[in-house]
Amino acid sequence: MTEYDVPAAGEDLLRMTGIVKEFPGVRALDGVDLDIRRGEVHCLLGQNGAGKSTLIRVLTGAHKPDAGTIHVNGELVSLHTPADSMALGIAAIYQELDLVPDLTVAENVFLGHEPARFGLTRRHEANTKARELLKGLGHGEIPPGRTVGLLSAAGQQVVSMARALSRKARLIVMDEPSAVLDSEEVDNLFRVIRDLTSQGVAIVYISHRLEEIREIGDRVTVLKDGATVATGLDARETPTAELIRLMTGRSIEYVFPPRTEVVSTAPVVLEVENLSRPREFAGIGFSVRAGEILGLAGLVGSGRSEVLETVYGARKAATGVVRVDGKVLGAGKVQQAVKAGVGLAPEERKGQALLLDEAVYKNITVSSLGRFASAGFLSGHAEKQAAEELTKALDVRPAAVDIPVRNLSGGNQQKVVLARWLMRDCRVLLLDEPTRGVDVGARSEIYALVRKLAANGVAIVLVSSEVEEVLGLADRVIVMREGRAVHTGPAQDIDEHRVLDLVMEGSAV
Ligand SMILES: Nc1ncnc2c1ncn2[C@@H]1O[C@H](COP(=O)(O)OP(=O)(O)OP(=O)(O)O)[C@@H](O)[C@H]1O
Repeated sequence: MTEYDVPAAGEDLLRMTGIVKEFPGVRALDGVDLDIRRGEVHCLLGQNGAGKSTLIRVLTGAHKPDAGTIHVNGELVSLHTPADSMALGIAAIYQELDLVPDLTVAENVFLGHEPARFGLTRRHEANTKARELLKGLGHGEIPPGRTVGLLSAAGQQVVSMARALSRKARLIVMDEPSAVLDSEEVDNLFRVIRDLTSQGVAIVYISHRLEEIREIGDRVTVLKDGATVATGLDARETPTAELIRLMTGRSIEYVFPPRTEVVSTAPVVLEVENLSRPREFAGIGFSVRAGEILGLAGLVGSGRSEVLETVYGARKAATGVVRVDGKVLGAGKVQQAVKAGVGLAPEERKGQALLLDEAVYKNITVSSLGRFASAGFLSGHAEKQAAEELTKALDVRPAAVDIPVRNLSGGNQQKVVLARWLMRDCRVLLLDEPTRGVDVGARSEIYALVRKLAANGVAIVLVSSEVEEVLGLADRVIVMREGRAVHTGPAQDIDEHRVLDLVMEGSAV
């Protein structure tokens, strides 16, 4: 693989002290301390809005701190621009990858490099070098000449990582890298991380999934309300309850709410028969009663999200029928689905679904405006109040519903979109990865809200990559593999191991 510039052993690679960052009206960082050692995986934990992304942006030179010092290899440095950080070997792999979709893999890997410096005057040299880096990352199959926009999210992440390595990064920040990966890809990512750390590269790893932190982390720093509340904790030994208490300031029982028996005489609200789309999924059929939660488990790419989008009409079914309350919906007709009471909270929530410059409450009520219109006038007060109830239930921070959504952290933005769909009076609610990027505290609230909606008679279809979530929340489960249903049955009759066996079976051949 590549050679890395690493500091002398024993010395801190990075030390951030008393970092303060203010935005108008918000002190996002209020004196954060963080030290990173060479060769370690340092996990950064904190609730949505705790300040993790802001801290990372300070570290990568995207935000200038208002106070505090940063030492790299024992030397005081100023990170005023991303180029400053890059020159010191600090790179970040963000969730919203900053790749140029129209350029090739190799062009992205070497984007911004001085070709002369690297001797990359010829395209094929760049391709050869990129191929080498990709191979080292366990993805030799990605062609360096392929346009980046055509790769899967996981593939794009690998390219982003190759780019960091091409710059001889010695500290790589990974902001929720597993959010776009299936379990096999996560295993590969962890293998790459171990390989890098064994060569002295340090990793700052951000994730809301505590089990990952146990598996890959060495030390943990917990942020709360913009300040360090604990640092240097042992990633494997610190009890989960303790981590959650440090993050949230309270004890949370991270459990799924009890199921209420779905009455077998409850009317069937959603019926799907023999639904297919070429190369995506085939022969999918199920029905969901009022009050029932159906879970779709499977790997990323097994066709789960495509099924939801086809039921919603955002993709046109090639074969099959979708009925809501006995009425057939036209294939590819979103308006008809919406009119019949179908709602889809999509997987790609950020950016796509939000009006970033509009207030939080407007983003929540936008699909339910009919409810707040009285005699042709919109009741602004009722609108805000209804939104406030939901933001409170989901613990959206800051609690002000008047501020633009743009100013919220990523996880809080996710909660806002979810709140929008929870507010609408749906007959059928299709939830795609409802807790992605959401912290542990808010997760329990979301589970409780989804159950409550079901108890009120909504038929819910849930897609989640977290098997535990599907089994804990759904009444019935369909396991999908490569576009087909390979198992259907009550959630109580199947466990996590069996689901994983089912989704992996045959995938090695
Ligand atoms: N550009 C901005 N303008 C105003 N406030 C901001 C801005 N960026 C972040 N904030 C605020 O700073 C605080 C910290 O946000 P940050 O994005 O760092 O949180 P986070 O820990 O990364 O959260 P998440 O887990 O949701 O990604 C939040 O209260 C957020 O609303």
